[in-house]
Amino acid sequence: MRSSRAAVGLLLKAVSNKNNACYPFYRTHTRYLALLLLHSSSSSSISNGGFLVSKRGFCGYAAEQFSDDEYECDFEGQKASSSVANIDEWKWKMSLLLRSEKDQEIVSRDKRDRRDYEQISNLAKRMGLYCEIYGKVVVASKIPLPNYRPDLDDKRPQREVVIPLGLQRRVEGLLQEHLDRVRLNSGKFTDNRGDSEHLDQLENAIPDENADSLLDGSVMEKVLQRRSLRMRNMQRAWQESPEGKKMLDFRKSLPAFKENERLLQAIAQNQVIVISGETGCGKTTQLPQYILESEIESGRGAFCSIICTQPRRISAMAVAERVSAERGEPLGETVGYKVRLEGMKGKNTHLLFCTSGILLRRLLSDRNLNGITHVFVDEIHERGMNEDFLLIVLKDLLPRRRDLRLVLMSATLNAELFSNYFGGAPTIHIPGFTYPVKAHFLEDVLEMTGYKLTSFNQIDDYGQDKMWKTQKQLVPRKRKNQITALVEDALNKSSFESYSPRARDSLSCWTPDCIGFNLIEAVLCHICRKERPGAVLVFMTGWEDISCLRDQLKAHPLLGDPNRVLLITCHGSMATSEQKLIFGRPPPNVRKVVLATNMAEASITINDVVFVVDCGKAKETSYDALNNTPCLLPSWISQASARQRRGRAGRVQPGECFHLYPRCVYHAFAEYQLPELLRTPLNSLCLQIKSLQVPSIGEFLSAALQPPEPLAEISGISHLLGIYRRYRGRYGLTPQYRCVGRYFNPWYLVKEGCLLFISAVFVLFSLGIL
Ligand SMILES: Nc1ncnc2c1ncn2[C@@H]1O[C@H](COP(=O)(O)OP(=O)(O)OP(=O)(O)O)[C@@H](O)[C@H]1O
Repeated sequence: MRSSRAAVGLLLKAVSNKNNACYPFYRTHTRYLALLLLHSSSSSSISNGGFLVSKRGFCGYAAEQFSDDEYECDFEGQKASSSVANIDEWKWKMSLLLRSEKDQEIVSRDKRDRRDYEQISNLAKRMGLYCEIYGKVVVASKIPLPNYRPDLDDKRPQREVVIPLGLQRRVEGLLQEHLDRVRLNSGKFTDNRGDSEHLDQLENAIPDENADSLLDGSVMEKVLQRRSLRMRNMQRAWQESPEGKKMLDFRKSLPAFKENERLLQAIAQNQVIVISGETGCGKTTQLPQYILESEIESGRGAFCSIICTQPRRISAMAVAERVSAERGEPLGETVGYKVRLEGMKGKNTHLLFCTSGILLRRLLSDRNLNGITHVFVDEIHERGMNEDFLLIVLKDLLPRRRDLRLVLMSATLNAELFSNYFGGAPTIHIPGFTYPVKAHFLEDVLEMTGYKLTSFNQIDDYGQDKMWKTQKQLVPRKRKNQITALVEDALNKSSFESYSPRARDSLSCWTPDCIGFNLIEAVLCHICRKERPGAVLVFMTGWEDISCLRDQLKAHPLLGDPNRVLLITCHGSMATSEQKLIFGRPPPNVRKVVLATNMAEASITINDVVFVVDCGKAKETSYDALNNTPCLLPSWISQASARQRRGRAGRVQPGECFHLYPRCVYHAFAEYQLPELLRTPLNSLCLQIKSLQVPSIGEFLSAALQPPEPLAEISGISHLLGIYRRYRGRYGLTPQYRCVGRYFNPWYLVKEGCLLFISAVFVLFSLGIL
């Protein structure tokens, strides 16, 4: 073997000697000999410069030495002779190819012309081979050859091909499905029953939260892949069922559907995105669902986890219920909800609706939101304390979780403000309404109903128990807040010329400080008598107003008749089961009237509501400087809130909204409500910030969307310090140790002992034992 290799070496050297006199002939035949030796020594398929090298090693050397290019360079003027000279070599190579079991083709990159090719091609045909020329590369093959070989095309254009996201996801989905099938058929899961059953057991036994930590990576991956496959099959089965198709048709009619592709693409490409769209266009129920569906379709369903926050419990529950119905699943399966002390979610829940507070609490314990892929913050315009706090924490989290996607949504948000806060995040607007809503302002309402306002019939009756409250309305306010002054200004400037003298008289008597129970009663009567069927949603400020108005309406001959009107109340302090009554259908020919606070203002759909009555006020937390405490007082709502209220109609059918204040007053409203962070004491927030173990409360708050005044921070901190000192003064202990430490305090023990003794005596006495 060694000797034959040496011989090959020598022969090759000879070939490369250009000074040889009879070079062409000599070279061809010497090479022929070398190839024969080479073949016998390495028993590999033949390769020569430019020809296919199917086995490396010695052949590699041969390939380097046998360059026909070199030959061509030296004899450029003698190409015709080259074709004749090469044909024997080709004959020999082709016969070797035919004999070789492993090799399939010969590739020659020598610069050949057509005549060479024709000769080689004829030779190949005679020998039972196929031959093709690609540019100047000649290929002889045992199998038929295509017209074009990209692997042999040096000039192949390197263009970037942009595939639409939808198509890409579909292809990914199909590929994943194919891979899953192959995997299942290859026996990894099904044939190997032990393995499959083991995975089943694991999947069932381990709760989702602990799965990552309990299973090793590869097993977890398999479990999740199986779950993803199952999710996709279920989703497809639902979408192909008659009910699923019907639901899909409805969903396609929503304005959000037209933007589906654009939204998915934007969310995939940006870490933060701000979305606005009219009320009812499908932000809350559709956008998180689009993500879920597209992830499931591409076989990643079990790997995705979406959280969508809602400002209120009732909306989190109602939206979760609706989305699970749209997916044809029971609540708590893929779609669930979690609110304080209540929840419906399981280990297969991948879309969770929760209150902002719940997400904040999770962030306190899991600062990286491990396992969460998308966070939607809905109704961001409300700017409650929790929402603003959430934004600070999420903004801080984003650089640590590059894969996390954050979507901010609202019908009435200041998109630019939020976009700037997140470093110029893209904003998308979803145009179009689901159904139109006609807005009537006070002047139109007075004209329509013919109701006459006087200074007496506007006084709201709070009953015998709250006589002081009724009387308070008779005393004009000494101090006017900014919005009241603006409202009065707007009223003074308006002339209402196009309205009847009766309506103008009424408007001149209108008292902005009252809610207007009697006016609401008149509007409800008008709706019940003259308008088409449909439920009415009345926005009030708080429980006192709601209960007093309910009592008043119950005493009315029409509105109090249970055979004609079903009166339902809804307030934040009510039990969830009672709150949910607002979604129920009334008996036939009975009109449902819901009296609610602003808790029914955003995100919820009461699907039979056609009319909305808006009193224009809501209770909002503000600061009582005298007592240094937060307090809830009724005040004018913002334009954003008014639009949200109006948007509760027109979701399932066209609607009408009766705003019980003039249009000019609406224009005097603030565009957005002042953020809670700027209008309430920061005591509890400071405490919450401390629990995040941030070094400085001031620094943390300065990162807010609209940071509060430093004075408010100082006041909050000093308030907390005051409480701390009081505890320490009383028990001589720091508050952390107070719970345990008080049992070592003699004064505390004596006091508690006395109290216990007195209570025991009292109980025994009342039982007649003493
Ligand atoms: N419970 C329900 N019953 C019937 N239809 C519903 C229900 N919930 C939602 N819908 C339909 O889905 C549409 C979209 O609702 P969704 O709550 O997603 O809108 P939105 O854009 O988030 O509105 P908003 O800004 O008011 O929260 C509604 O207009 C309505 O047609």
